[in-house]
Amino acid sequence: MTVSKLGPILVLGGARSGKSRFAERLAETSGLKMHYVATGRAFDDEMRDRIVHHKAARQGKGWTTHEEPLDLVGVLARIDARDRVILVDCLTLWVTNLMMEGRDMAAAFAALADFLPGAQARLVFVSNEVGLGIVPENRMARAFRDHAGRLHQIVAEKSAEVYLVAAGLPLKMKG
Ligand SMILES: Nc1nc2c(ncn2[C@@H]2O[C@H](COP(=O)(O)OP(=O)(O)OP(=O)(O)O)[C@@H](O)[C@H]2O)c(=O)[nH]1
Repeated sequence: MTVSKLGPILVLGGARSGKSRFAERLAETSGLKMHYVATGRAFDDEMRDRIVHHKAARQGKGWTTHEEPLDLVGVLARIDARDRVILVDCLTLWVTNLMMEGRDMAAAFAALADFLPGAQARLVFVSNEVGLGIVPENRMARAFRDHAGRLHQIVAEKSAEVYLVAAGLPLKMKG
């Protein structure tokens, strides 16, 4: 398990699959300065508790945290540097936030796709694989599933390595 010099790494998995831990280990073994971009927002007490827990788990390990729910490309461009690994956790919450704000999804995805090939930092993206169940009953959930699937294809195509994590075990799908 190494952080590739050739391009981004995409880590997909279900809820509590161990995907974030796997991605953190990739960053922690890279030898690069570690930056964490959190797209999550504390919209309720449960999420607030999770964020506190995640912050505590990163404490003292050399991480610099950036919280950015919407302007992902903006924050990536600001902190991009050769000696850094940037872990983005996670793309699906970014999709949720963009949808909630009524943003142009195709434009946001295109901006990220344009940014990736020229990035200087090692980029590691974490995202939830949400497309495996039955078709969701409500329209919003169907739209979310479709946006997430499209974004995963875009990022996977530009990535050097892609993993699917289940039960804490990574399955390498690309690279
Ligand atoms: N705002 C903010 N969010 C954070 C921070 N650290 C982690 N998060 C969010 O916490 C989310 C992950 O939390 P969980 O839901 O517990 O993890 P999970 O991805 O379901 O579980 P795993 O598959 O085990 O990784 C990520 O999407 C992050 O955006 C932080 O410092 N600030």
